[in-house]
Amino acid sequence: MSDVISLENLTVSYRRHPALHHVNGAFARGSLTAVVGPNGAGKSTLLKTMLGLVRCNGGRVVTHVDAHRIAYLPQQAEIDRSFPIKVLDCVLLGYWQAKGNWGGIDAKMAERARRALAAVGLDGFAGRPVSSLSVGQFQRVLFARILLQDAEVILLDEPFNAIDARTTGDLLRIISAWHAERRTVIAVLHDHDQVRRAFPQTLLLARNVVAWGDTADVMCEDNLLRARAMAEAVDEHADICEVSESEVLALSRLHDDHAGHAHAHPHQGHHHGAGEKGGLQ
Ligand SMILES: Nc1ncnc2c1ncn2[C@@H]1O[C@H](COP(=O)(O)OP(=O)(O)OP(=O)(O)O)[C@@H](O)[C@H]1O
Repeated sequence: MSDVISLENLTVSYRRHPALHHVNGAFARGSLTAVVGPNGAGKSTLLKTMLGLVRCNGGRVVTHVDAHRIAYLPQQAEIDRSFPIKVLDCVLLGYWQAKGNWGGIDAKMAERARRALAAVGLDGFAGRPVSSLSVGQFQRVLFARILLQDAEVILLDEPFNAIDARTTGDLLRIISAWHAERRTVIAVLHDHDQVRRAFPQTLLLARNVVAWGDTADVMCEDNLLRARAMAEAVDEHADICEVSESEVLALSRLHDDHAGHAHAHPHQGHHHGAGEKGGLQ
């Protein structure tokens, strides 16, 4: 199976504090991967770096897909929805990324947007202002928008945060359908049971890759304990490539066990790396 996004020795820092540290590995085309790890493990940073929204300090991201074929769902907390926009127009923004302009929305596109709304259970919501929606309804709108984007790669940052069980179930079915259509889906998640049930692949992060591979292998108690220990060992004042003694200990234990989980590959494709800034600002 070919890779769609590769991470090569990726290091990302905020004000010289590393959030991702020498991360290596690749997402296979058509894979369905959960990204898990403790708070502050670098999960959101990883998605933003893959999009080119955050700059790499070392290494690079290589994407074998056009930037406009990557859809991104940020955490709801990062979205301002006080903007006076109707549900249908919000869904139609899905075309904007694909088509690159605001013009040319025809009746066929509007009809597709209405069908996408129906598919996420929001028939009849087209004319509602987005500010009037519940958190769960708004998340359905954002999924409808992705449906319209026809993306090859879909990045979801905590899509079920503060979402009830019924809505989560509906949205998980949409994710499964994307997977069945051979799209690549990468989702940051915190619910380990949900990851075990619905995500075949898992990347366990704690600034470094703790484990990456089949979910059943990655989500074992031992790895989860290591991730927690590594997160607790992080020295918030460490400089870009400095590793604290406790991290060295945790890393040396990891090294032998997980060399085989992440797989870096030679490749061709677009990349953004240290010293560059991606185009999706
Ligand atoms: N814009 C920023 N400026 C400075 N530091 C940041 C910024 N964004 C993230 N960080 C820091 O980088 C580290 C990783 O943050 P990130 O949001 O990627 O973690 P996460 O794994 O997604 O966490 P959570 O599970 O809590 O959402 C944290 O220590 C965080 O405080």
